[in-house]
Amino acid sequence: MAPADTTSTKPQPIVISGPSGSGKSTLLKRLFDAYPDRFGFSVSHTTRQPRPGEQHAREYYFTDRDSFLALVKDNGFIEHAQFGSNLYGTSVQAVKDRQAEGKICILDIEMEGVKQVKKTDLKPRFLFLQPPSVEILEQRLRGRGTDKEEAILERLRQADKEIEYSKTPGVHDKIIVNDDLEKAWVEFKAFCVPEDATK
Ligand SMILES: Nc1ncnc2c1ncn2[C@@H]1O[C@H](COP(=O)(O)OP(=O)(O)OP(=O)(O)O)[C@@H](O)[C@H]1O
Repeated sequence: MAPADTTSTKPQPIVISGPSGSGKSTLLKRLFDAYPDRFGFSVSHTTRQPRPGEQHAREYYFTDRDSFLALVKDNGFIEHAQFGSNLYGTSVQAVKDRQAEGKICILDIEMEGVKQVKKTDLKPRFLFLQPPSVEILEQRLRGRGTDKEEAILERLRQADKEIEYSKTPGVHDKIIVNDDLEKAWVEFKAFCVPEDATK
C-alpha cells in the first residue's frame, strides 16, 4: 500500500492582498471574530529588542541582524523590510508553524510578497480584494483618517500597480470587489470557509 500523504491534511494558507484601503483589515476582523480558533496570523521576525511582557515566538521571533540577513540570503522570508534601524519579516517557517498547529494561516501581504510566496512550497490560495474604483478607494482612505496626505498619495500610486498585477491571468484564485461590505463579506466568508458558504 502507498504511504499516506500527510502533506494534504495540512490546512492550506490563504494569501490576502489588495490595495491599502481596500478593506482587508475590516473583513479579516470579521473573520477572526466569527471563527476565533480556525485561523491564525504568522508571527513576524524582528531584530528589535523585546519590550516588557513580549514573548519570543508569541509577539515576534526575536533575532539578531546577522541571523536575519542569513535567512534573507536563504530565501527564508516571504516579505521583509527595514523600519528605522530594525528589520522585520514574515518567514516561510512561521507560516509552516501555524500549519503544524492545524490553523489556516492568513497572510495579509502586498504584491511583492505575493510574488515571493509563489516561489515557495507553501501552495496557498490567493485572494485579491479590489476597490470598486480608485476614486472610491481615495474616499475611503481619506474617510479612515489615519494617513497624512503624502501617505494617501503614495498608497494610491501603489494601488494602481497592485490592480494592474491582479489582472495577470492565474495570479489569484478569487477577486472580490469590495463595493457593498455585506456582499463582500458573504463572498469573503465563502472563500475562507467554503463549508459554511450556504449558512
Ligand atoms: N465596502 C465598504 N464600504 C465602505 N467603506 C468600507 C468598505 N470596506 C471598508 N471600508 C472602509 O474603508 C477604510 C479602509 O478599510 P481597511 O482599513 O479595512 O483597509 P485595508 O485594506 O486593511 O488597508 P491597509 O492595507 O492600509 O491596512 C476603512 O475606514 C473601512 O471602514
